[in-house]
Amino acid sequence: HETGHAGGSPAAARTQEPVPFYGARQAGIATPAQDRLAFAAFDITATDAESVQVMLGTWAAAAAQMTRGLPVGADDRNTQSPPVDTGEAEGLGPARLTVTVGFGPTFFDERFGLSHHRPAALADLPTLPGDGSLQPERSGGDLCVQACADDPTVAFHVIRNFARLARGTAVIRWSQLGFGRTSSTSQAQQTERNLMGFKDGTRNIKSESGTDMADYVWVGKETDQSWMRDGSYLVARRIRMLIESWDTDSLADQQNVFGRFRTSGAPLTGHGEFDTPDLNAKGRDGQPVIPAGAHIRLASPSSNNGQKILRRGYSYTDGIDATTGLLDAGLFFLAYQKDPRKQFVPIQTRLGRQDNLNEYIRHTGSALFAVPPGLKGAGDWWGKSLFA
Ligand SMILES: C=CC1=C(C)c2cc3[nH]c(cc4nc(cc5[nH]c(cc1n2)c(C)c5CCC(=O)O)C(CCC(=O)O)=C4C)c(C)c3C=C
Ligand SMILES: [Fe+2]
Repeated sequence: HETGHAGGSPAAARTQEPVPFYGARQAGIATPAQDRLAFAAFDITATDAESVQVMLGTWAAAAAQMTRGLPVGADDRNTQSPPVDTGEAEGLGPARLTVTVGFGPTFFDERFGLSHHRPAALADLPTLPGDGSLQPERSGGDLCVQACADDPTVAFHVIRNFARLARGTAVIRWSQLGFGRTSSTSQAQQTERNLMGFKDGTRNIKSESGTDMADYVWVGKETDQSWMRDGSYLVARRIRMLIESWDTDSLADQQNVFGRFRTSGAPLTGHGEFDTPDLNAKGRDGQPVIPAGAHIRLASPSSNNGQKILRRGYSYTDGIDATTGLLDAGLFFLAYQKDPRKQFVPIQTRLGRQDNLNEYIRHTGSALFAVPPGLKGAGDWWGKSLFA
């Protein structure tokens, strides 16, 4: 029945069927983007591989429960010890929860004997143009957990319980809450707007396109690490928008930043949202209608060797910047791809150099993760074969 519905009311969220947790690929990538995000990067504090294995196994069992709308562990009646589940998500249902886990480059350093399993595509992201505002305390991490759901409490419940179950083995390095998915990832979803007021996700990869998913998102037989087959690579960037400054910019200027009309989302060379942008069109003044520095020109596949990425980002707001009183809000950019060296890195290099948008944004956090394939069933966990 119902597949691409964006959720909305809590009542709707409660009646949604669970998104299957087990499968060939992890849910939360091709899954039509849910309304809410709770994301965390963890650092492993344990020094032995066994503790890591136990934690990942515990997380997997907990995720299987939570994605079905069930509490973590048995609901025991022992009033003398803390409850097994923290309880805040009880009664909210599955809310289309997905839990997606990945490994950062540092997971494969000397600590756990896994360095020979590190995929070449998990090379540290190089310093890119526009990286000057990146904050180390909002970047990197040994592991990541992306919890997406149509209910914010259901998503946060995962991060809270994973942190609890990790005690003594791993700690949260940084975390991010997101709302208002900025990228539709299914044809059944309508395009939402980002905090700059523009429709975001129009030309995103849609999961119904099996060829795009195979060509640009899922790791295939080209990998040097066969355990990554059917996985993907996730780039996370916390991108602050200089909202107050943006809000004083003229509409014409804003439209030239993206190369699209704000209201309809159509390219400046078209009328409908899904019209194909004509990057060659010239105005009567001889200038390109979609400006040389327009975001959609520089990000388009035709400017990037035909490359595409699956965007799955969310808006965020973290109150105000204490020193300036300005809003700390923007886009928590998440993008899945087959190989960041061929996709995110060249695209962001071009954007970082020339994008008209750069005047209004600052990249403040960055991380890269190898997202392994899905789990087979109870008793399986992320990367289990690596420790064999
Ligand atoms: C490196 C990749 C990208 C970053 C970083 C990025 C930041 C960013 N984008 C917007 C808003 C929009 N992006 C749009 C299109 C678009 N963006 C990227 C890549 C990055 N964006 C791609 C690959 C594309 C698609 C290009 C194409 O195929 O034509 C759009 C237009 C609508 C759409 O197609 O989604 C908007 C709007 C913001 C606000 C932002 C950082 C804060
Ligand atoms: Fe973009």
